[in-house]
Amino acid sequence: MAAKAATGFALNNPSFCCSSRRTSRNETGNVRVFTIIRCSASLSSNGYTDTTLGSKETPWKVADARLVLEDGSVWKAKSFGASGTQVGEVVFNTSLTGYQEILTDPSYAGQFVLMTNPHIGNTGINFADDEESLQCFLAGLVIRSLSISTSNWRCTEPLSDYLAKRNIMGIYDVDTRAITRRLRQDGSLKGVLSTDESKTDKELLEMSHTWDIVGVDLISGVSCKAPYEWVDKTDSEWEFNTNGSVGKSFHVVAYDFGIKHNILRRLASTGCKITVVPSTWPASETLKMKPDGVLFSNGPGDPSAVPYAVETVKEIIGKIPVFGICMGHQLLGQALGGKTYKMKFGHHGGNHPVRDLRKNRVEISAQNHNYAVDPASLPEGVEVTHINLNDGSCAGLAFPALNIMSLQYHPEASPGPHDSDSGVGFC
Ligand SMILES: NC(=O)CC[C@H](N)C(=O)O
Repeated sequence: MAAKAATGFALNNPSFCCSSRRTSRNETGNVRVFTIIRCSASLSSNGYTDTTLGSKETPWKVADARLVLEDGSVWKAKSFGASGTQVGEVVFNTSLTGYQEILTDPSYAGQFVLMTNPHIGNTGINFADDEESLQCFLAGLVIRSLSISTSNWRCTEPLSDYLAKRNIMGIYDVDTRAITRRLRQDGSLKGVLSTDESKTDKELLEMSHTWDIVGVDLISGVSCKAPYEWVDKTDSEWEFNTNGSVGKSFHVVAYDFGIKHNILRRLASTGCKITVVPSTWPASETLKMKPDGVLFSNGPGDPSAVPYAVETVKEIIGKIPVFGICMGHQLLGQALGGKTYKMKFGHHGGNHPVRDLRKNRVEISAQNHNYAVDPASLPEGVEVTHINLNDGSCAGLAFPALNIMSLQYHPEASPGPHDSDSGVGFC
């Protein structure tokens, strides 16, 4: 969470919760007073009933959802959020905090995000402060344990209510560790999540086999439809970079392939004037605006499935300084003549070590990608500036002759550590 404080353990939001004071006597006979704070909305959404609140409902929710993976495994689970049947690709995310930013990262379109952190939902949702886009585009959320209470001073609603309103399916009580091990061993897997008891496991399995995410243009479903100006900066309460603005106000045109708001906030905080344009915005129109720089944003799916975006990048590079993040980095790699490939299970989390080869410095970074640029495919003159220290894959590129730089990971880090905020143009 670059723009905000960690929201892990804070005070309760009184508008959503009820509390009761209890007394008890400990072993030494002293009277203790303690307060039980429970969020009733969260309780009902979870299927739990707290008898202290006076209800007589069945206390435990039984499995009412299934995740069927393409390898034929069936994972019984309990549903929260929306119900229905949804197909997607399962990816695991190792972030400890920031599930709301992950839910609203458009790059997760078509994917089920499985959180390896077992305890999710305890801080609820901080609408709209922590939103990374206007919508949730992911296919669904898979977690081990859904917090039975929501406790945070910034909370506006419980996670389950938020997902239900946005028609996003969630499942909990899933052995997320076992699925993660399977994904690490066998590579990414497609799957179907369903609360529909009329569908057999075999039918769901067939659905997972007939659906594909490779070769599909997912950018067009998440990009804005018309250009707009962005002015919001990082809230002064959360600003951590005291270097402030760079003095001159640069005009940046940002291609929205699924852009996260914190990229725009961090740019605005340095004093940039920003025009966000749709993914199909013609390069000629961008060049007419005479910007100081062009940003190619993050975005979902296969970079090989969007040749029109690669063409736009090709028309702009060499004429204006450019910077790419994640999908933008992959499109730049292709525009320079390189190739992208699908990784075994990708990188998703807030704890990926990256080496900046030019500064010989290690950054702990936020990442979310399933594809990477093959450095061997790049033409002479293109420099690999960063590598991922977990697997040695390409994490950054530069082509100084054409004023190009790009990162495979997320320097805006929302959620995530701030190590990469400076040094790549965000200071
Ligand atoms: N965050 C992103 O831009 C993701 C890039 C691309 N969709 C991938 O999965 O590799």
